[in-house]
Amino acid sequence: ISGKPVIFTMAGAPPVIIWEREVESLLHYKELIPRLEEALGKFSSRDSVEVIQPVRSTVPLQKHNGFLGLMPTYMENDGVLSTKLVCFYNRGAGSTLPSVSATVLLLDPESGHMKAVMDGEAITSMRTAGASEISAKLLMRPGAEVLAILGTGQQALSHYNAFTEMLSFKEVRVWNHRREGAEKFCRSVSGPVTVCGSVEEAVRGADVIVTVTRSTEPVLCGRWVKPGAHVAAVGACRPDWRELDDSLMKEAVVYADSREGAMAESGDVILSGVEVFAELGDVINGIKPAYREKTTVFKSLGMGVEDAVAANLVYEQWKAKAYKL
Ligand SMILES: NC(=O)C1=CN([C@@H]2O[C@H](COP(=O)(O)OP(=O)(O)OC[C@H]3O[C@@H](n4cnc5c(N)ncnc54)[C@H](O)[C@@H]3O)[C@@H](O)[C@H]2O)C=CC1
Ligand SMILES: O=C(O)C1=NCCCC1
Repeated sequence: ISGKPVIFTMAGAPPVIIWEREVESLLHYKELIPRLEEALGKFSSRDSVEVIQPVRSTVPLQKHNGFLGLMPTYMENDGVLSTKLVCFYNRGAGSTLPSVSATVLLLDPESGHMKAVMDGEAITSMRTAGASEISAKLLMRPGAEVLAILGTGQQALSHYNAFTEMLSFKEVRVWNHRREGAEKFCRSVSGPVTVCGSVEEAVRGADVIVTVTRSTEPVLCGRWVKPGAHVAAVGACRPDWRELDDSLMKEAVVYADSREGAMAESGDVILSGVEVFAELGDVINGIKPAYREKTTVFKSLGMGVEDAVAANLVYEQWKAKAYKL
């Protein structure tokens, strides 16, 4: 027993604290994505012993142009109980503060004891990109070659990493509303990326488009999008924020991570008046078809269950590493 950190799993013991660098070193898309896929399926089964995850409660931080989101999740069969606290902001151009700041708490469901406190930024970046990668894998046309990323912040980087590691594209294009942001992004990644001067230039002929901006107005117009393309729409997570225009929303078959989440929080869904055709989990469960040949939009709002499985994976990896020492 000597040398094994049994103490960390005992009720009453202090929680382990796992900060950003360590989370990044413990989480890998190859392990994370299959867990996310399984979790999305369980969420969409609406079976309360699999997942209980209410729509995020949101508290406005009006003075700071932001919101605090509370994202509790319980997975009874898996013995996973967690909550994420996430602050997200619509920052002005001059701000150097991050747009998203988050912490994940992992609890023992039997005792309520807090097992771990983790940095939530790396978890948020990677689980969001992982969910988008799943959407692309399920909904893009076979043989997709061109990826376009709109926005060049944190989510752009995690999406670039997940998409280039797990899928194969011949060309990656990026656009940012400030060109220097796109140029900096290109210098920070290892593979070839083309900087585009306009959204239209970036998305013309693209097979997969990822929108990861802080815009509150549409940046992507349906008339520029190739029929049959897949769009992973990640920004605009408030009922009055947009990234996609009405023509794209009306043309596309719309999928979401959570139907209730999309109807409560997505300006692109609410203001365009379109129906969510299916959740990603419905496709994973074989309940709804994946219309690969049609133009598809995956509207991502982010779900607590994604944080729960990612945090649980980090904790498992952390324990495995600690036991080996
Ligand atoms: N669906 C989900 O699960 C999640 C969604 N998000 C959302 O994704 C978006 C991106 O998040 P991060 O990459 O962390 O933010 P970030 O601040 O790191 O990057 C935002 C990017 O948008 C650009 N941008 C800012 N204002 C813009 C405007 N008016 N028009 C076009 N581009 C603009 C910035 O230059 C930057 O390239 C945010 O809206 C955030 O709330 C973030 C985390 C999870
Ligand atoms: O799921 C999340 O985490 C977030 N979703 C939308 C806004 C930023 C954080």
